[in-house]
Amino acid sequence: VLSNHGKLLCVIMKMLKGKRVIVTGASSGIGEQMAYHLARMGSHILITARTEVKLQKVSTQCRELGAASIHYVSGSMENMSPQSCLLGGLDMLILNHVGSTHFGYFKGDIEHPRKLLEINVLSYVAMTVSALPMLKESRGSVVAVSSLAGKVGNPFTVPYSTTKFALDGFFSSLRQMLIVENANVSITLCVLGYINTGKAAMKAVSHVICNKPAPKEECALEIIKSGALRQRELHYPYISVTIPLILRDWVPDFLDALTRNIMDIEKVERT
Ligand SMILES: NC(=O)C1=CN([C@@H]2O[C@H](COP(=O)(O)OP(=O)(O)OC[C@H]3O[C@@H](n4cnc5c(N)ncnc54)[C@H](OP(=O)(O)O)[C@@H]3O)[C@@H](O)[C@H]2O)C=CC1
Ligand SMILES: C[C@]12CC(=O)[C@H]3[C@@H](CCC4=CC(=O)CC[C@@]43C)[C@@H]1CC[C@@H]2C(=O)CO
Repeated sequence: VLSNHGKLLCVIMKMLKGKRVIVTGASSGIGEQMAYHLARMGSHILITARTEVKLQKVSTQCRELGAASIHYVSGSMENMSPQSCLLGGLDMLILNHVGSTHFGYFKGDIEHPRKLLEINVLSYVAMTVSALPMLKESRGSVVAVSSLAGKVGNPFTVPYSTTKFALDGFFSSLRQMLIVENANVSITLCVLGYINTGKAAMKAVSHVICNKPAPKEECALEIIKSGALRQRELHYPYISVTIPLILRDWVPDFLDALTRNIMDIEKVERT
């Protein structure tokens, strides 16, 4: 007898079987896990990243897991032509890639935020603009992966938070524009807490972060579910993301307490 969770998963699998899905930033981390879940669901998948050898490995694994088809486009997003990713038709666009960032005090280097805006924001805008005609035709979905740091200021990810806040501005406004246009394309903003991707970026900060990171596999499945169910936002892990968002506007000095609660700030290098 299937649990309610199991029944929902069956419904999601049927919704995504045969659907055409793009996942950016899928050579590792959360994006790689999303590709594997979509493969198990029998989707037609296109994945992007810079490292071709990693994309080839992920593609092989997706084929073995049952993808209806799997293609990849390798290249850096800040200068990739979106058209190269858009084959015949699209049902879901999952924008997940992220430029590497420094976790620590922002020293005023303008070039880093400038480059990060290109990778984390403008390429999301360009991909969305190019995909919209196909998504309007298929009544599809856009899923943009953000962070708690894109809703609540984080003292050690200033340039990164700047880009993630920008995603909220763009996709929240685009969602309202599509509603006014009666265009049946859903926009889901995924607000993620700390996720265990096992990457160097995570390891570099694990000694500073007090809370336990959530599993990337479950995170990836929740992102896909939220897109398939056309949710406006996903908060994952639910408690550690939703509580700060509620308290942020109601409790004075909450942000300072949050920073000190989830991070051991004395351990953040000041150099
Ligand atoms: N991990 C966490 O704790 C959290 C993650 N998130 C968000 O989740 C998403 C995935 O993060 P995560 O899995 O941890 O990240 P990873 O660093 O594990 O993966 C990032 C992906 O993006 C690709 N990428 C990096 N730079 C570029 C570029 N310039 N052009 C194209 N592709 C690029 C990488 O592949 P390659 O290097 O081969 O190009 C890789 O596939 C991001 O949007 C991140 O902001 C949000 C909150 C918390
Ligand atoms: C920046 C990065 C991804 C994040 O958003 C987290 C950050 C570590 C501290 C955090 C704790 C949270 O509860 C919210 C998320 C976040 C700000 C991560 C360090 C490296 C991660 C990265 O570069 C993207 O993978």
